[in-house]
Formats: sequence, C-alpha cells, structure tokens
Amino acid sequence: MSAKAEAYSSSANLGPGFDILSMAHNAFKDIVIARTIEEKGKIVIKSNNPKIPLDPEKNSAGLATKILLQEKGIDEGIEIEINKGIPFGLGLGSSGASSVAAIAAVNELFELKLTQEEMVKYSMFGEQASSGSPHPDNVAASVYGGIIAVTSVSPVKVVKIPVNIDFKILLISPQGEREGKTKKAREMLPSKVDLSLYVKNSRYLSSLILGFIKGDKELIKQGLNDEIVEVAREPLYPHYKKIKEIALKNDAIGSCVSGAGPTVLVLYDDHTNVDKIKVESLEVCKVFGLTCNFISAQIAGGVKSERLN
Ligand SMILES: Nc1ncnc2c1ncn2[C@@H]1O[C@H](COP(=O)(O)OP(=O)(O)O)[C@@H](O)[C@H]1O
Ligand SMILES: N[C@@H](CCOP(=O)(O)O)C(=O)O
Repeated sequence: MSAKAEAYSSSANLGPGFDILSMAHNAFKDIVIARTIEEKGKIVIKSNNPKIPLDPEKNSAGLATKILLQEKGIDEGIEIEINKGIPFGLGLGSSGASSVAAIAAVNELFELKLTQEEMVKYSMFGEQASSGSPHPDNVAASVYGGIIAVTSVSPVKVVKIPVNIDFKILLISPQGEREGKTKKAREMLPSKVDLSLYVKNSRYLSSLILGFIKGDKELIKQGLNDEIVEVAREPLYPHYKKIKEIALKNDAIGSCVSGAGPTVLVLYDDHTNVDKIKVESLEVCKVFGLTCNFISAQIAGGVKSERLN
C-alpha cells in the first residue's frame, strides 16, 4: 500500500508574529510517498537530498511519523520517501513541509481521518527533530495554505487570515543549505523582553493582521516590522537591513526576514520597482560575500494527498 502527499514552502513570523504567523507559498514543495513495508514497527527514510538525516529520530518526517503511529497504535513498518524540492536552512519551512507531507501521506495510507489541527499537532513533532523545538507556524501554513495565525498550541488552534489584497512575493535567498540553522537561531533569542518593545511589537502584529483583512497596504507596511526576534538574530542575516531599506525605497509593500532567515521576504505590487530591488540587492549580497537567488512566488494552498494503491 502507498500514498503520496505534497506540501509547500512557507515564510514564518512575518515580522512580529514569532511562532504565530506564517504564509505558505508556491516557491518550492516537498513530495512524500509513504509505503508499508514488511518489517513491523520499522520506519525507513529515503531522500533525494543526501544532506538530510536518514535516522527517523533526526528527520522531521521520521519523528512526526513515529509519534503518529505510536499514538494510533499502528505497528506496520513504513518507508517514507522524501522528494525534497525545498532547500533547507534558508528560512523557507523546509523541515516543516516534509513533516506535513509525511503526516498527510500516512493519514491517507491508514485512512486516519485526521483533522487539519491534528495534522498540525503531529507535524510539530517533526520540528522538534530539526530545530529542537516543536514550533507550529511553518507546519500550520503548509497544512492550511494561505496566511495563518496559530492562536493556541495546546490544544492546537489555527485560523486562516482572510487576505483582501493582491500582492506578489519575492524571496531573496542566499545560496547554501545551512545545517541546524533554526536551532541556532532559537538559541539566540532573549528569555525576557522590555515592556516597551512588547507594546511596539503588539502594535505591529495588530496592524499586519488588520492590514491583510482590510486590504490596507499602509497597515501591512507598518506591521511588517519586529523589534525583538529579528533584532536578536541580526548576525545571521547581516544583509537584511540594507535589503529591506532598498525594498521600501522602491515602493515595496513591505519586507521582513523569512522564518529564522537568512532569506528576505518582500511583498510587492505593480507600484514597486522590482527590477531595481533585484539589482541593488545583488550588490548588497556581494558586499556580504553572499550569492543570492531571487524566487518569485504566490500564496499557495494547503497540503494535498492521494492514495496510490
Ligand atoms: N525532512 C527534512 N527536511 C529538511 N531538513 C531536515 C529534515 N529532517 C531534518 N532536517 C534538518 O533540519 C535542519 C533544517 O531545518 P531548519 O534549520 O528548521 O530550516 P528550514 O527553515 O529549512 O526548516 C537541517 O539541519 C536538516 O538537516
Ligand atoms: N518561528 C520559527 C520559524 C522558523 O522558520 P524556518 O523556516 O527558518 O525554520 C522561528 O523563528 O524560529
């Protein structure tokens, strides 16, 4: 028996929404095929990307699958074949998408009828394997599609934010997959924050969510800012501040770090001089010794799965 699922990349945080907001985009996708194998209780991971761990405890798809099977009392052996389309360690929710696609494929394989929130719950265990912390934002975006807010983690609650504005997405992404990047980035965060920064960030968060709902560009621009998490991790993406300046100078709707970086997310529309953003950003990347790629994308839908046989 086998089943297949595909899940899109995502940009988490969106400025002030650390571990809360995320956007699924069609920049890249992972495809996972789950097959039953003869050896009971065994999980075998295969992948076209030789750099990801094949130990099921260390692979996001493996750990998520293991916990799902345990909780459902299923002792079948499973092979998880991960066709990675999403480069990892760039802030594009790569580990999360593998985990979501694996959970959706196993759900299909055993007809578990998981709800979307249950899929998020199990996929989050995958993030534990890849970043040491079961953060929910990337996996929630890959499960639901669109722009989501995780309003509770125990129990998992996710709300899809109505987006009443058309925009395009540009990802400015330094080359080179970075091992253990999100784990390191989470270790850089402060354990306490100033009340004044908390208030500023809360204003950004409300502006951003209201901006999407009202279709108000100015509110989105005002909201795509962060005084806490982005600032604490600046050494991981020294190119970001300059690229954001360039994007805003050329009339982008806004810009932020994609997930834990180093990719920079730019939202733009017909009033934006995208070519100029690209030319000037390349120069900035060069100054920091980076080769940057540009990826154009649009908001993507949620995970899709199908039974193969
Ligand atoms: N299925 C997987 N896909 C991608 N990365 C994985 C997977 N399983 C484990 N990893 C590990 O997780 C880390 C990448 O995850 P992370 O740093 O969160 O970046 P990303 O933003 O790409 O998810 C790498 O160290 C990688 O080896
Ligand atoms: N909220 C998380 C998101 C990490 O996203 P990734 O795509 O960089 O793994 C965080 O900021 O740690």
